[in-house]
Amino acid sequence: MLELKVKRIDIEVGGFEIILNEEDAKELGLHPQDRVKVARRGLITTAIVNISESMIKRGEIGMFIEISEKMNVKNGDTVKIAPTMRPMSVDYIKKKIYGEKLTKDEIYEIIKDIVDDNLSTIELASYVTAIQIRGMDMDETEWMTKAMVDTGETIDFEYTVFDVHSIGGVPGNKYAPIAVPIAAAAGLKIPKTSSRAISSAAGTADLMEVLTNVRLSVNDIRRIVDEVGATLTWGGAVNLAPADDKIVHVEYPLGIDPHSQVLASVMAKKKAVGANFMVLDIPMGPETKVPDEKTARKYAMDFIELGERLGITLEAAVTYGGQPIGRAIGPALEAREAMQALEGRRVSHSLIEKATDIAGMLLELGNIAERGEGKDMAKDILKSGKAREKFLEIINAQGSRGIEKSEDVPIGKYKADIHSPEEGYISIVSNKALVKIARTAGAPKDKGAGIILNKKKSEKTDKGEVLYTIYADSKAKLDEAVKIAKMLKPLKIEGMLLERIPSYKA
Ligand SMILES: O=P(O)(O)OC[C@H]1O[C@H](OP(=O)(O)O)[C@H](O)[C@@H]1O
Ligand SMILES: O=c1cc[nH]c(=O)[nH]1
Repeated sequence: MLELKVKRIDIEVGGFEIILNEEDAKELGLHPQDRVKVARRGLITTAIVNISESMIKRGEIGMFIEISEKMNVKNGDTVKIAPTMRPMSVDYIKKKIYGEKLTKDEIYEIIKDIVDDNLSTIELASYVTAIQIRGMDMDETEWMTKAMVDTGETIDFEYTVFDVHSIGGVPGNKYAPIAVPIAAAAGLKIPKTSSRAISSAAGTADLMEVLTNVRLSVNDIRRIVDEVGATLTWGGAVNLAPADDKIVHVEYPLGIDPHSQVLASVMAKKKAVGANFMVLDIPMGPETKVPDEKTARKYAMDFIELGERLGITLEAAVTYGGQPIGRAIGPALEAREAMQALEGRRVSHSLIEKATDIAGMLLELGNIAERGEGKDMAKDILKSGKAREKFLEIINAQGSRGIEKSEDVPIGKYKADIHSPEEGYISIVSNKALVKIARTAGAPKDKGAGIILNKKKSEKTDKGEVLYTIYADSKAKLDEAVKIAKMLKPLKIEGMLLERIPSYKA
């Protein structure tokens, strides 16, 4: 064991990493990417080694933000380090890379090492990539889901619990802040947790964070569901299926979401809150995770089967995802649009129809509405203002940010309009290009960043009319987003010249 003095490094690296002076590293026989145990006052964490000749002096240890926070150290504190072995789960990840089926114990070991932060970002990314390419069968998926639940806390409610989740993949998918309060206003209990953005520019947790505190404890979730009927929180803040957020963390930069990981991620969150019944949204269409009906059916049947294995009755809703839901993309803009819908303002048809379809299915599952009558009941609850009231109760119970109406939502202070180069009808709206532009503008981390679509598919535009507006919290990111927008042209107009390719001579 070597005792070293802490030098905090104010950089987030997305995992537990340290820097050693090369002489200290040599003394312990360590090389870059090796692993050490770092110990201080009974707290022991595994970290990945980086080596420096001059940045870190002999006797010092450079500690990046994540490990500094976990070990609760400040500059000058001392920690002890010792080399440690690579965990067995790295071999199991390799087994999946070679296309072999994993056992229940091997999967449990991988998930446990993810939760205990024993895997480096490279190993974790390899795991996600291996499942994306090799896939998992239903047994492996069930074991993975159960391992994700068993390595965290769970909540037992004394009543029947309902839940709803989307596999995501379509921009602007703000159905949850509308559907959940509708169902809760009708008396259903919904402890909804969400992930942050994976492939989109705003996950439900990102947009809810604009309006309220989404970092609740298990006890807070239990109390708020008891008192007001529902929560809309971030799963990563609470120890419910804690592996999920760590996996999402590497999926986000890769922009990938493997089929069996989607199943396990969604269902582990539902099982951890003790859901008995749930509705699953499967957005389908070009440039989503589900390009066609065949894939949608496969998702639906796999989710229903996994639900059965876990004791959750699940109904799937295949919804249209070929262009954004509503007109807003990005955390604050989506939060504002969801509130506008709850306030009964005129918002896009696609948003109201989707949210009330899903809420209606929940009402039918809960026997509050007769089969086939749920959607009308959901629309009535929305129109009556009861869903808005319920939503305000939820966000105030979670922790008010002083936002009571849509006008209060702070959006990006820099904006740029993108104009139509000609007259015509919008023939293509590219989900992927819009997400890329919104992410370049800063979403989801910069909450005010995103896009408002002035035009959607089949709508007419005049030459020079605003097609969409890009918002950002910083001028530099706005300029970058405008550059990308001009290159990607996310909205195509019928008859528009798509690209001009010059001859070699030009
Ligand atoms: O679209 P992308 O970013 O891939 O998917 C991530 C989103 O999908 C799920 O939706 P919800 O919580 O049911 O709304 C997740 O919780 C997250 O909000
Ligand atoms: O919660 C979710 C939604 C989509 N994909 C995931 O991996 N998790």
